[in-house]
Parts: sequence; C-alpha cells; structure tokens
Amino acid sequence: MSERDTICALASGQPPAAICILRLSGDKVWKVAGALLECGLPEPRHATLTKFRDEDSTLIDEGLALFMPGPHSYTGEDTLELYLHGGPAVIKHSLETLTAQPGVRLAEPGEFTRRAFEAGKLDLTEAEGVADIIEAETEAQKAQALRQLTGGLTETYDRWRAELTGVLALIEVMVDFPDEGDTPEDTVRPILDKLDLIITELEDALGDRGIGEKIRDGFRVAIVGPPNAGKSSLLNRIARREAAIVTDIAGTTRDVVEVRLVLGGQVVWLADTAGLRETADIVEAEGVRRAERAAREADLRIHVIDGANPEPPAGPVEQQDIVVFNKADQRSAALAPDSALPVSAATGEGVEKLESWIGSFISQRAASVEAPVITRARHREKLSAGLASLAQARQLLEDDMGAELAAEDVRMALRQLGAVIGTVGVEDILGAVFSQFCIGK
Ligand SMILES: Nc1nc2c(c(=O)[nH]1)N(C=O)[C@@H](CNc1ccc(C(=O)N[C@@H](CCC(=O)O)C(=O)O)cc1)CN2
Repeated sequence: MSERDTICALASGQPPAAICILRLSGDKVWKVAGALLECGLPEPRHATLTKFRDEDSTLIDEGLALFMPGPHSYTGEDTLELYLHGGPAVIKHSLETLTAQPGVRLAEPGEFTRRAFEAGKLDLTEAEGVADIIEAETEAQKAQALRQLTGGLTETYDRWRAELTGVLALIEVMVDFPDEGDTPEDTVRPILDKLDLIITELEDALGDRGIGEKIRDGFRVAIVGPPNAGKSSLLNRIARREAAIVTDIAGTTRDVVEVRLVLGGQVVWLADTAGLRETADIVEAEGVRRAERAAREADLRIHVIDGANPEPPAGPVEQQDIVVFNKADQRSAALAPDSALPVSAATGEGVEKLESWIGSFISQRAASVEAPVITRARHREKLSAGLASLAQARQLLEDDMGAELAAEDVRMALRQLGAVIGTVGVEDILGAVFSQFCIGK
C-alpha cells in the first residue's frame, strides 16, 4: 500500500439513497476518467453528465462527473467526484471497478482530509472541525464545529504562538547581549509582563469548565437519592424507554445506567445511579461508590425524594441542583420541601417541567463561555502542559535563575501549542485524530 496511491471511497451515506457521491483523489484521476468515463476527463469544475463503464465496457450507471484539478481541490490533488444513483449494486460495481485500476485503492478513514492537511489546506483543529460537523447532532455542536472548521481555534492559537515567539526573542536577546548597565528589573520586568498576559489568557481558556468538550460530547446529569425512590422509573420516563431495570426491590440498580438525550438544545447524558445507603453487599457497595462519583462529576444532580418516605437529600445539594418529590400521584406534595418539584415517574406528572428545568440550566451553562478554544481533551492536555512550561519559565526569570533555561521552557510551550494546531507534526497525534473520521472524509 503506497501512501501516494490514488484513493477512492463512497463519500455519501448509507445506501440506498437517491444519489451517492464517489470521491477519487490522486494522480491517477485523469487516467481513470479517460478509461471509464464516456466524456473522458471532464472540463475542470464543470458538472458533466456522462456514462460510466467498467473495464469490459459494461455500463455501470449514468451520472454527473466533477473534476477539480490540483492544487485547487479539497485534498490539493486532482480530484474526481461521481454523482451516481445511490443503490448498493451501483456503489459496489463502481468501487470494484475503480479499485481494479492500477494505483487506485480504497481510502482509509479520514484520508482525504489528511491529504488536505498535508497539502496545508487545513490545520489540525480545522480538520477536527470537519470530523465534528459530520457528527454534529445539535445546532450548538454544528455551530462549534463550523467555527473550528473555519479557523476559529487556529486564530487564537496562532496569536498565542506569535506572542510567545516575541517573548522568546526578548529572552534570547537578554541571553546573547547581557547589558551590564541594566538592572535585572529593567530587562526582566517587561518580559514578565508580557508573559503574564499570555499566562492569564491560557488560564482563562483552561478555566472554561470544559464547556467546549461538553457541547461536543454531552453534559452530565445524575439522578441520585435513596433506594426505591423511583430514580430508575424517572430515568425511563424521561428517556421514553425502559433503559433501566425497575423492581420493588431496594438496591436493584447497581451500576450507573446512562441514556443520551437532547435537552435545552444540548446533548445530555442522564445517569441513573444506585440508591445511596450503607450496605454489606459488596456489589451494591461498589454501585454506591460509582453513584457518588457520578454525582460528583455531574454538571447537575436531580435529587429524588421518595414521596412514600420523605427524607431530605443525603448527598451534598449544590446551588444549581434540582430536588424532586417523586410519587406525587400517591402522596400529598404538601409533604415536599418548598423548593422541591412534585413529579410522578409513574404517571408522568411534573416530568415535562423537570425536563425544561434541566434544559434551561444546561443551555445557560453551555452559553456561559462565549467561544471555547478547547473542544477536545487533546487540546486541554497540550494547553495545560504549555501553561506549566510558561509558569516555570516565569519563575526562572523572576528568580534570576537562568534565562537560557527559561527560553527552553518557552520553546517547550510553543511546541505544545503547535501540537494543538498540528504545526508540530507528531505522527501518533495525526494517526489518532484522523482514525476517528468516517471513510470518505
Ligand atoms: N461535492 C462536494 N461537496 C462538498 C465537499 C466536497 O469535497 N465535495 N466538501 C468537502 O469537505 C465540503 C466543502 N468544502 C470544500 C472545501 C474546499 C474545496 C476546494 O476545492 N478547495 C479548493 C478550491 C477553492 C475554490 O474553488 O475557491 C482549494 O482550497 O484550493 C471544496 C470543498 C462540503 N461539500
């Protein structure tokens, strides 16, 4: 398998579909078009209606062909797109025919975009934006992916890198031309001031409560409370399916059961958890530990009070949390604490209101950071490592412990920021990012 093979793939979705798009990129495109398209190589950038035949001249389909010569194409290479009827037989016959051509093979996941990246058409965050927009289910995910795809992150990381390069130059001047007349305060202070501005910006970016990652991967909401309060029934009611097992036996739920929902325009993972109680059963005890962890890590907790046996919530109730009084169909809600929302998982009473409370909390939380510059764990790791290096550089300068060492730390920070946008090409990072793409992208 040569890297510079011409690659082809189905770029459109699951057949059958009205139309499918087959995509071909590489230097064999003109040969393939000459051999298989009745029109030969189509006029660049003109959709051309033509017959498409296999090597025995058997008709595969009639469709539109679009030729985009490199370097002015998505991948930067010669590209051919075929718009055919989207039936399984057409697709199979087409791909078999294309891959039977010398030097043509099926594309790996993300390989078209990887070539675009290698041709300098996109940086790594923009390429991630491409993958994210394809996966986007909510408008918020789409908007975030689109911003990223059009250089929204690139701009910020480039600016930080430019500012750090300036700082590095000042430190290097200090190393190379130490001015005996100047006090350290005169030379170091302006550098520290510049460094502090960048450090503050990185800290702000990292202090975003993970909003960008949560818009992309989902917010976490945990249903917590004592055994038999109806937590699993509530989850099932909100999920509108029997996701969690419900019985009368206290301690039925042992693991965390999560369902994926869209509430308040955001992806939300709603977790049902084991009832919190002291138990000698080691499996249940592990369940309780997991419940406590899910509660701690959640953006929002729904504390369920058992209407049949009302007790104040056992775990810590944070300001944003919601307390519900369940079994309100059987028990007078007058027993409920003032702030609790009466609900009935059994009849559905109050559940719509609960959903809208969750939705409005989550949508406000999502809007609390305007334009997150971290949308994946990968970005966060590199940015924190970069910040740590800068903090170290700052300390060295402040303590007059060696400008050379400080310069090395700033270089390290530059590499970390470069790794986010992919200017520092690390093969395993690229492999990890592009392998998550779908085929044809
Ligand atoms: N048919 C089709 N639709 C598509 C794509 C595609 O590849 N094919 N895209 C693929 O993701 C997206 C659009 N993104 C694209 C980005 C760049 C280029 C491109 O050819 N760029 C050239 C030429 C620019 C120009 O003509 O102005 C370049 O950058 O040099 C094409 C599509 C969504 N729609």
